[in-house]
Amino acid sequence: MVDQNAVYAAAGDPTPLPSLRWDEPPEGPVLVLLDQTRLPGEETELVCTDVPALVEAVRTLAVRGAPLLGLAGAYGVALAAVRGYDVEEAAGLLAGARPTAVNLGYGVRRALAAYRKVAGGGGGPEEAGAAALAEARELHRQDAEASARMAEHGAVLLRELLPGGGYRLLTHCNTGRLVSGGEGTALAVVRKVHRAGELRRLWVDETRPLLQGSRLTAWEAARSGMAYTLLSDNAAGSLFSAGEVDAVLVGADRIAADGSVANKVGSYPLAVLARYHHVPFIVVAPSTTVDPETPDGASIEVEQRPGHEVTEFVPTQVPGGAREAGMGIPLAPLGTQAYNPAFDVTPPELVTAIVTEHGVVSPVTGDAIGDLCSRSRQVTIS
Ligand SMILES: CSC[C@H]1O[C@H](OP(=O)(O)O)[C@H](O)[C@@H]1O
Repeated sequence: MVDQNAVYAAAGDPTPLPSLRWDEPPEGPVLVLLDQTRLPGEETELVCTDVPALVEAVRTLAVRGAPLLGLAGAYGVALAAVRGYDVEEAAGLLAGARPTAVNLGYGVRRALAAYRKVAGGGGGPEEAGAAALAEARELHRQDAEASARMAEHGAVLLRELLPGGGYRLLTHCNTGRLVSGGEGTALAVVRKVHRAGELRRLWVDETRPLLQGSRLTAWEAARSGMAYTLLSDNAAGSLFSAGEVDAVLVGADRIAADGSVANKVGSYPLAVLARYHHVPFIVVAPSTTVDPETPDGASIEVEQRPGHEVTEFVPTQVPGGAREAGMGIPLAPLGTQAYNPAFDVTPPELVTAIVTEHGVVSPVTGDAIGDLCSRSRQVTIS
C-alpha cells in the first residue's frame, strides 16, 4: 500500500486538496469543502449547493477552524446571493451555526456588507451577488497573506525566545492548512521552522473528543515530512515534567479585549502546565480572531457540544461525523451523561505572546492588546 503522506513529503509537501473552494459548474455555483470528518482515511469533497447544507457542514465540523469558518461564512453569503436565496436569512443561519469562533460572524458581515452596499445603491441581484463573492475572495486572499505573516512573526519569536533551533514544540487541535486559506496559524509557524531545519520534534495532542490532532494535525505533519509524535491529551503533563517541551503553540477562536483566549478545550490546562514549567505558551491567530466587542474571557460564549461525541467513537468513514447518538461505538454505558465544551478560556496572564499578522503582542501589557484590537478588521453593519 502506498504511503501517500511519504510521497507528498518527498515532493516537498505540495498543498493537498484545498480546504474550501468556490466552483461554477454548468448547474450553478457551489462551495466545495474537503470533508474534515473523513480525514485522515479519506480525502472526500463535500459539495454545498445551498446554505442549509453549508450550515450542517459547519455544525458537524466537516468544515472547521476559526479562519476557515470566516471564509465559509463569507462564501456562504455569496452562495445565497448568486443562487437567489434570501441573503439576510442565510446570513443569520450562517452566523449562528457555531457561537465561539468570532471569525464566522466576521466573514458573514464582510460579505453581507458588500452585498447590501450594492443592493442598497440600486444594484441588481446579480451585481450584489458578484460584490459578495468578490468580498469573500478578498477575505480569502487576506487570510492567506495573514497566514504567511504569522508564520514569519512566529518563527522570529521562537528564535528570540529559544536561540539555536532544535525546537520541541507541542500543539493542540489542528491549526494548519485545514483551517485557513493559506498554511494556517500555529501550524504555519511550525511548518516555517521545520523548513528552516529548526524543528526537532512536534508533539501532537490527539485532542479528544473529535481528535483534530490525531486525525488532522498528524495528517498534515506527515505530508510535510515533520518529525512528529502523537500523544493522548493526558500525557502532555509527563512531557513537561520530563523537560521535553520547549514551547506550546496553539490557535484561537476568539481573543477578548483583555487578552483572554478561547481555544479548543484542553488549551487552558496546557497554559497552566506551561506556566508551571516556565515554557512559553504562544497563541497564533489572525487579527480577525480578536474581538474588541468581547471585553473579557467570562463574556465569551463557549460552545457546548453533544455528549455522544464523548460517549461514542465514530469511525472517520461516517460522512459528517457523529451527527446523532447511536452512530458510534460505545465508549461508556448507554445513557451516560457527558460534559463536552468545545473550547476553554485561557486568562491573559498565562499567555506568553499572541502572534498575529501585525506582529507579536504580550497580553500582560494591556496597551498592546488595545493596539491589536484597534487594528482588528471588525466590520459593523450600518
Ligand atoms: C486556528 S483556528 C483553529 C481552531 O479551531 C479549532 O476548533 P474547531 O476544530 O472546533 O473548529 C480549535 O479551537 C483550533 O485552535
